[in-house]
Amino acid sequence: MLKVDDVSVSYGKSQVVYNVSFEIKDDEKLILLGRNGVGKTTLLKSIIGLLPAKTGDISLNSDKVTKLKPYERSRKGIAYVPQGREIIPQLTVQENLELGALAHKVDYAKKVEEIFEYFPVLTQHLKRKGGVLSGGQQQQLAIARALMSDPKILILDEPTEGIQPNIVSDIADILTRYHKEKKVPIIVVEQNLRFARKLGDRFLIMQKGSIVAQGQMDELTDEHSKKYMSV
Ligand SMILES: Nc1ncnc2c1ncn2[C@@H]1O[C@H](COP(=O)(O)OP(=O)(O)OP(=O)(O)O)[C@@H](O)[C@H]1O
Repeated sequence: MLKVDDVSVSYGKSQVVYNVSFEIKDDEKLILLGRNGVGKTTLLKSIIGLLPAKTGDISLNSDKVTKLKPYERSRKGIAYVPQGREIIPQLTVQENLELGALAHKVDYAKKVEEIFEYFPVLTQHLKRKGGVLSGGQQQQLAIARALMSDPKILILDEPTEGIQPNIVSDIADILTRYHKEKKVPIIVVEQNLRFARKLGDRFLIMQKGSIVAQGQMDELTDEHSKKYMSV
């Protein structure tokens, strides 16, 4: 379980996240919604330690991580797939996967076989450079790399951005299966409502740095999307 308690985040004097609190249990997939610029990525970055929380606390399974550095939170089991994927394009698919396991207590050979069961497409491209894969394949590689660390929670920032619909649907299926089999909670920032509805159990909506609505995924109405999500 991840608990975010009263977290505020600023860039210098400019505050972007205001006193956000929420919990996610191990059997949940949570979707974070909201218009561009409301602070979703900033909130995620404070959870993984790339930005300091000005107030509040973040804990993973009752273990406070608020003061830990990003690599320390990663070792504790917080895995992050950033917006824009950020695989290493000059490295091969295999090398990217090896990097994912680096500095984590996992048996690479065993783990990679397990990960290939979720991402079979990667097995055909192991020796190719990451940068030559299609956008959808790169996103699958980015997620696979994050999962190589055997995380306790997986956090993704707009995983469907710029990806064709059939791959988007595959990614929702893969994440759903992984979550069910590994009991790993998932937090996703997402604009694609179809994907959000397919994957999510619960939603949070942010506006101007605060959480303004939340509920079970089937409680997300057109009213919510008109009020808080359409441009
Ligand atoms: N490095 C930074 N320095 C100063 N301000 C920033 C920085 N990064 C983001 N911001 C500002 O913080 C606010 C929230 O940005 P953030 O990226 O968290 O929003 P978001 O909800 O994730 O939007 P998007 O969906 O466009 O990614 C915006 O006003 C943005 O301009």
